Amino acid sequence: MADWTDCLNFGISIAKQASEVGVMATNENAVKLKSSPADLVTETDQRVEKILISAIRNRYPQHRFIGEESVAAGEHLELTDSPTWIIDPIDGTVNFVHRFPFVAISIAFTVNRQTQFGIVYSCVEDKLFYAQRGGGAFLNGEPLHASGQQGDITRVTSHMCYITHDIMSRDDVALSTMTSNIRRLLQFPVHGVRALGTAAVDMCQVATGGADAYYHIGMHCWDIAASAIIVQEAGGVVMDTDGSEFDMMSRRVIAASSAAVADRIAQVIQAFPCCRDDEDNCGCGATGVN
Ligand SMILES: O=P(O)(O)O[C@H]1[C@H](O)[C@@H](O)[C@@H](O)[C@@H](O)[C@@H]1O
Ligand SMILES: [Mg+2]
Ligand SMILES: [Mg+2]
Repeated sequence: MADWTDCLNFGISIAKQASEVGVMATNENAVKLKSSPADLVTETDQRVEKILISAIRNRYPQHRFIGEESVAAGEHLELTDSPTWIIDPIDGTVNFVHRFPFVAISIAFTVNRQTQFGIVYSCVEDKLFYAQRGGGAFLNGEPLHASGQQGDITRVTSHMCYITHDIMSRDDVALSTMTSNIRRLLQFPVHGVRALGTAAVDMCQVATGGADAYYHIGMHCWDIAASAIIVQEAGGVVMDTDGSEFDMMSRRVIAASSAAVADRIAQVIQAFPCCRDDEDNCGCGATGVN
């Protein structure tokens, strides 16, 4: 079996170097909107992605890329069997613009469409989450473990602290679906609901055991591809919101401490329609989540 450790170590080193650009950036007046008033991009997002991709391409010229801002600029999104780097240069751009201190660089690496490693570097906190397939998950070098296999699901869900995400779309269908999902989960009842505003770091909280579950509808592959393997390698479970196998292109995910918790959440949350990441012109613009 091929060993991608050199790629992992290189990915970690360039994530840390590139984060200097983001943390030092000051010119955030150049903020543009993408798919909704909450979906922002800055010149720093674009600069960090260019730095990451050129460094990787220089070392691994045969590798392919799926970068959030390259796709936003019109590059075709296609996941093939080739070694592929899936990059979110700044996950939490709204936080970045508002100086809310949770901003991450997220890098996943796939071969034959299977994720080999994931890196989430929470720049302001200086927290490096990473995992390699079959090698466990780590935070700043310390092993990570999800909150464990739970027995009585009713006890768990009433004691669960789960983490969700900000609602990116401002479309009525998406808003009413997401708010009723949160209401149903609160009625379990759970201990609490949290959202840090970066999908990657939010999802990594399940790997640390700090949250028992996370779900998201409408995000993109680059938001969660890295944190998905980090949760799995920490002993957690990742699946689609309908309970089926996780598919990073579906734009739906549940991450949880155990299959019992994930299944319980899948029973109560509903999805709103949104295009798959790898689907061209699916025409579901009605939900405002494109
Ligand atoms: O800041 P981004 O890279 O745009 O990621 C967003 C994501 O697009 C959105 O769906 C939410 O998950 C946010 O928490 C992310 O930061
Ligand atoms: Mg993102
Ligand atoms: Mg981003």
